[in-house]
Amino acid sequence: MSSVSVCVRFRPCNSREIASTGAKSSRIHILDDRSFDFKDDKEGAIGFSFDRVFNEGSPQGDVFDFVALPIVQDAMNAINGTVLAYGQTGAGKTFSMEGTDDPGQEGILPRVARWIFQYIETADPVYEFIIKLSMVEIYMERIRDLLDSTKDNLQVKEDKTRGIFVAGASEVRRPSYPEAYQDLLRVSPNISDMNANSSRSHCVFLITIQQTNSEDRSVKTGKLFLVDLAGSEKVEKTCAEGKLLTEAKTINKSLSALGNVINALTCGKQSSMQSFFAEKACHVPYRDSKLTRILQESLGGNSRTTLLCCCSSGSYNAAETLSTLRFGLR
Ligand SMILES: Nc1ncnc2c1ncn2[C@@H]1O[C@H](COP(=O)(O)OP(=O)(O)OP(=O)(O)O)[C@@H](O)[C@H]1O
Repeated sequence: MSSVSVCVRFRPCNSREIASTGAKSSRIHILDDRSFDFKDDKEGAIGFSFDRVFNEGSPQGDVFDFVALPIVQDAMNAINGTVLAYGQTGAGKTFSMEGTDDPGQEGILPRVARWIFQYIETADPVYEFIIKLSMVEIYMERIRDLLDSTKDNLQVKEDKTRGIFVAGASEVRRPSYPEAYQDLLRVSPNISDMNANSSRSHCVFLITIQQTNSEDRSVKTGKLFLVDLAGSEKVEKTCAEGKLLTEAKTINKSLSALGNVINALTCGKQSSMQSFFAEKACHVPYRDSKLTRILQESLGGNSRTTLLCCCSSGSYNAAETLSTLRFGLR
């Protein structure tokens, strides 16, 4: 019953873009909350439609409500889910996922954590909840623990009880929102130098929600992956050589692997039932990258995924924006 939706978020032009091409150089003409035209130098106006389009002024709360809320609600019913932020470096992935400390500017991660603990406060007391957090980064196909920097080169394993998991990754239990929020802040690439390669690595946050019914001892578990992907800029544009070139190629390869998996799961826009049969019928290449392997149980099967494509509306980054939009067309 895998279901994938794709949303697009445009960020406002930054000072560099305005200095280079002027404040009114937007390439985007929004038609409604699902569609827009992109003005291309060669092809003219290209029409795009997605499940939802967020414009430059869309509040963080609206993005959370559409992109993450249905997924976190399902996770409380043991349906795994994934939110992926995709886009070139500086496109607004971290702003969307983490946000800032300013009131109303919190991103998806803190809002998800807050929502979960509010839900627990009002839930039937018959349920006992355990909330666990894990955070890893994937850099050059190596998995590193963001909660314990001594744990590097971790391996993805699979067994009958745990399913697919990163062996040895720290898993911390958090009893309330403030503790969970502190963890998120501690590893935030914006304020920590722990993951020095933030734009060049995939940052994977996993929240596991376990509910035990204290009367019949039945247990339900939902896994929620929130992923700030590495920057998707093209290798040519980075003018990279040597190690940087290898890095850029590794990123492109894992993002292509992700695209191929999403493609195989959606095969155009199918109903959940069609997508279920498509997954059974065709090979989904989860093993082509560490990222897709880790996410396997929360992308396919009985799960729900939203891909948030972040881009700039300005002319300066038009080529990268078009490439991001085309990635999202699946
Ligand atoms: N929707 C938005 N509204 C206002 N400011 C934004 C928005 N999106 C991004 N920004 C600002 O643009 C800058 C770059 O955004 P951000 O760091 O989120 O990019 P990124 O895609 O995560 O880049 P990287 O790949 O380097 O991590 C930041 O200063 C951020 O605050």
